[in-house]
Amino acid sequence: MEKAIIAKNVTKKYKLYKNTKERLLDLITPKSYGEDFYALADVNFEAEKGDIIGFIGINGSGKSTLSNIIAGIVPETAGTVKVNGQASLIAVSSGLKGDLSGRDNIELKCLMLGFSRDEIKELEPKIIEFAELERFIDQPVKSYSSGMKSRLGFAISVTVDPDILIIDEALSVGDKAFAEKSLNKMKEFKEKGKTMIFVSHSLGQMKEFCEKILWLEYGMVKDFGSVDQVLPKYEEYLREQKKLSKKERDEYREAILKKQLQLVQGIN
Ligand SMILES: Nc1ncnc2c1ncn2[C@@H]1O[C@H](COP(=O)(O)OP(=O)(O)OP(=O)(O)O)[C@@H](O)[C@H]1O
Repeated sequence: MEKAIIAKNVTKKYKLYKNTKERLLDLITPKSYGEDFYALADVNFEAEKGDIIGFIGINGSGKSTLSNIIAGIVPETAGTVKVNGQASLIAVSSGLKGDLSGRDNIELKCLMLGFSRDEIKELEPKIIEFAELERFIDQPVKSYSSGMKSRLGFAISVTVDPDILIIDEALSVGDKAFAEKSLNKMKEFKEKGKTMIFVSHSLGQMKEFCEKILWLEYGMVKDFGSVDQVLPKYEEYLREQKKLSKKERDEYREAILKKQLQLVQGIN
C-alpha cells in the first residue's frame, strides 16, 4: 500500500510565559525563560493512500496542532512528517486574511498552492459558486460571518482538488444545508479514493464517515485503529472521566503529563 502520511516521533513544544517581560527576556538573553509545554509528544502514525482517519480526543489533546503540522501550516519541533502529495486544510479559522476581499483570498491561497494565473481564472468562479458568496465576494473577509468564512475556506480547499484533505471542525459552523453539501462533497472525495483527515467532537459524524481513528490524549497517541476498535473505548473513557471528581481528574492529568515528560526526555 502506498503511504500518504508518515508521522514519526512528532513533538510540538510551545513556551508558556507568565508575562511579556518573560517572553522578551527569553528572546534576548541566553538564559531560558518560560515553561515548556508539549502540545504533541512523540506522535507516530501512518495513513495509507485513501484512508479516512478521524482525530479524536478531549479539548487541548493536540488534534488541531497535528492537523496544522500535516498541512504544513505549523512546523514540528522534533520528529518528521512526510506527506505524499498536496495537503489542504479546512478549518473554522482557515487562515483567511481579513483585510482582503473574498476574491483576493481565493487568488492568494491558490497562488500559495502553486496554481498559475490561468488556472486560478478557471478555479475562481467554481469556488465562488460552491461558497454561495456571489454577492459578497468583493467585500473584505473581516465583514463575513463565521459561516461565510467557513464556506469560503471549504470551497477553496475542495475546489483545488488536493491529494489529502484535512477537515478541522469545519462542519460545525454554517447552516445545515451547507453542511450537507459539504458532506456530499466529502463523500465524493471518499469515492475517488482521496486521503482524508477529519477532526470533530461529533462521534456520530466520525462513525458515519471515518474508517480509522487516531485518539490523542495530552499530545500522545492513546490508540490508533479501526473505528470499531477505538470509538467504543473512547466512549467508555468519556463516561469514566465524567464520573471523576475535580481532584481525581487533576491527579489523572498529572500522571499523564509525567508520562509525557518521560517520553519527550527519552527522545531528546
Ligand atoms: N500557539 C500556541 N501557544 C501555546 N500553546 C498552544 C498554542 N497552540 C496550541 N496550544 C496548546 O496546545 C494544546 C493542544 O491544542 P490543540 O488546539 O491542538 O488541541 P485540540 O485537541 O485541537 O483542542 P480542541 O478540541 O479544544 O480544539 C492546547 O493545550 C493549546 O492550549
